[in-house]
Amino acid sequence: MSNIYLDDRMYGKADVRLLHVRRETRFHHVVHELRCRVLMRLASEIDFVTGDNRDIVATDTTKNTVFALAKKVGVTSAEQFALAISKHYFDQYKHIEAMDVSIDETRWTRVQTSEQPKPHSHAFINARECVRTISVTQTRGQQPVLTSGIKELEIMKTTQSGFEGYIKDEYTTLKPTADRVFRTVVSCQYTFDPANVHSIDYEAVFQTARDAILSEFAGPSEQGVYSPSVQNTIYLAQKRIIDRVAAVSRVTIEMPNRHCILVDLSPFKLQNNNEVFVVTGEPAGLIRASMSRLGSSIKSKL
Ligand SMILES: O=c1[nH]c(=O)c2[nH]c(=O)[nH]c2[nH]1
Repeated sequence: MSNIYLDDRMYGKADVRLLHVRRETRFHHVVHELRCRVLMRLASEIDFVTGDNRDIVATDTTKNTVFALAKKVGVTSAEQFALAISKHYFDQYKHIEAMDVSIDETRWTRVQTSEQPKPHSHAFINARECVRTISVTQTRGQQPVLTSGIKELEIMKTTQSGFEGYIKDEYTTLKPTADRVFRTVVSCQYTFDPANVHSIDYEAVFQTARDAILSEFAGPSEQGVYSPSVQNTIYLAQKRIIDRVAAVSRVTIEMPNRHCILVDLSPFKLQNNNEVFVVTGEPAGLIRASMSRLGSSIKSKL
């Protein structure tokens, strides 16, 4: 009897970069730029354990399959495409047990200028604000679990944030403040109720999630809204997404706290009235929470 076992094994192709152009008319096009990762788990583990490759779908074939499927099924959204990839593998190969498809989407918006305010039909500009993320995990015979989201959304506010009332022990040097810079790079993933993953306006849900995060972070445009902690801001953003999108069962948000630390200018006989900061990349606070709708059965991957 062996005292070891494989409790996770998947393989496939990562970083398959695809640009899909849907030519609706001669000049009017719709684009999706996707970075795809397609992983599968085979029923047998002989590939790992004995080096027998007879069950392996080559990762090179997987790369080709992604491009061929883009042609065959089209790309109306990254979500639809990820679901189609997962379905294809289950249909094609009976010995595939589970699929894990994830896609990062580079968002392109149509060029608009003051001279040409109408969105351009085929010229685009990278909407660098954030990257959209899409993930489909599926076990044979079960509904796909579809999680979409946002990453690399970098935001900052220069007041209406503080942090006070925390534990002070022998190692605490942090000074409480009711007015600090709050700077972060948001990741947010929302998982759809598996019962209806196919009948959703994914773009509208993305916009709702984006707006919820930005609204809770920023507050009204004049006086903003006070954040007593990153923790509380995360909670309020999650709650807003769950309240507004009935199809979403679970929301995970992660916000690193990219500290901007007030510089001590007193050696130079200068007073720093919350004007000059040193920007620190590392270390950063890291605050993360997942919120589920009551009754939802979706479990964390962790
Ligand atoms: O919003 C915050 N939450 C914390 O848990 C924390 N810890 C810390 O040092 N600064 C902050 N800020």
